[in-house]
Amino acid sequence: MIVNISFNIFDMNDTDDKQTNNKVLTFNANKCTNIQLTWTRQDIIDPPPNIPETNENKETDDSDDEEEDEEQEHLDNGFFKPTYSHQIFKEDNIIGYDPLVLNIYMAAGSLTTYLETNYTLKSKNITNVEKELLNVFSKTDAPIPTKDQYIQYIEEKEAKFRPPGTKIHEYSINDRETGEETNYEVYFGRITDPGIVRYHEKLQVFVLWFIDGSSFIYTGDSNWDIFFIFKTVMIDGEKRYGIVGYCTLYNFYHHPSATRPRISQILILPPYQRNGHGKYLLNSIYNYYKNNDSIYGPVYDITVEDPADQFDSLRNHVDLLNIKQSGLFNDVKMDISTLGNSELFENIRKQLLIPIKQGKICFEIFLYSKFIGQSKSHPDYKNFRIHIKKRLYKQFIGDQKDIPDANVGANGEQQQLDPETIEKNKLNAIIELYKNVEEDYFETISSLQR
Ligand SMILES: CC(=O)SCCNC(=O)CCNC(=O)[C@H](O)C(C)(C)COP(=O)(O)OP(=O)(O)OC[C@H]1O[C@@H](n2cnc3c(N)ncnc32)[C@H](O)[C@@H]1OP(=O)(O)O
Repeated sequence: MIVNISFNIFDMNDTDDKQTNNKVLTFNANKCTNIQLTWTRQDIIDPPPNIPETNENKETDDSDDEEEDEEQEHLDNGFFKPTYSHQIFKEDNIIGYDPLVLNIYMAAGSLTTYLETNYTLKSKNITNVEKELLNVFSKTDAPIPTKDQYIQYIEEKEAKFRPPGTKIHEYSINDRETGEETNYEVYFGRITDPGIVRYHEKLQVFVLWFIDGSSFIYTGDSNWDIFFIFKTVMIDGEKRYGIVGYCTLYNFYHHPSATRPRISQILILPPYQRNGHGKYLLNSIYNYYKNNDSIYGPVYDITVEDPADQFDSLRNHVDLLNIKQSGLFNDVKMDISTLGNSELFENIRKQLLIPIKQGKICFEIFLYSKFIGQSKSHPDYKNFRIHIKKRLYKQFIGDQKDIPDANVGANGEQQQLDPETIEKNKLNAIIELYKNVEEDYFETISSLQR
């Protein structure tokens, strides 16, 4: 199968964003980008299914309403769209003449690429789509110049692709939609392995599309480790591999002779999300470092750099499940005083590599499960709420004299607030944050019961 990323520049931004000036139009790159995971020549649908025949069709068909937008985000035939394009195209915009089409094809395993476009650079005022894209694609394995050569590559060479690194785990899961059992393999590699660097150079473009504020890691630094998941399928009697997701970690030194790997980027490609792969990837990482020393010696714990909310949810789910299964929460006192039990959290860190702070979050979630459906006046529940609110206050407000935007009125105007109002605003902010915490904890508890 081939990963086919298709930019359909016919698929313009909302009418408001459209600037019609000598037929120069502004397109939202996220909306006009279609990504498809394909494995064989047959998967390359020409043109991709949602490309309208002409730009006029699209313009008059102003049913590019929300329903259609949603459809665009979940296309058939393995097509999907990026969440972010601003690191490739300024402000997510592609400015171009009508008509413009760009499809990007990447082989599912090797990530060999072909950029297909009818784009013509007629003026320096329009986006040089190909140039912007070439900036973020591999220089070592630059995109193949013609579609025929690309198809030939898929037919003759893709089957020979083997994942880089060392296989450390395999698992099977039933696809949520088809119910079909599929096999997956997890690979590990160090950045000092040239095969890992070369493969990562092709893969890294995905973090720009799917992780907000991400940037390429500096692979000249030897402290990076990478874990990959590959799907395996039999095609024409041969075992074939397709990338599902990956995670980069940086190994920090921890005094006196330990390593502290920090998760930098973790991504499961959209067609595979919410199918348990994130869970398998994170557990493979934990298991690997439990059983293998890293650069500076045994692994102390595994931390995370700037986690996104989605990742926090995954991590809370995985960590709480692991702690429960380890039995370390058996017989603990079910009130917030347990958070002061440093031996408990130290054991969680040692056995499961979960940092102390994260172990405590897991206990908060575990404790919260006791309060679901309880009266708000239950003393333990009340103490729990006070504890979380204090933690949030310290975390988000701390010693700050003011909360962000406290001096900004409802209409954005600057206003002088008296200390009492500022304090009230701070408390309101904490109440809102607390509500989010309860919601997140509830979600984690529910997901563990499914
Ligand atoms: C440090 C960083 O890199 S932060 C950036 C993290 N990466 C991203 O945001 C990129 C886009 N997202 C992704 O790549 C993926 O969705 C990930 C890595 C966040 C999660 O991987 P997935 O394979 O989708 O998660 P998986 O199916 O294993 O989920 C296991 C459990 O984690 C929780 N979870 C995972 N994703 C989410 C989510 N988006 N929202 C809420 N809960 C979630 C759920 O409890 C889920 O169980 P459930 O599906 O039965 O409810």
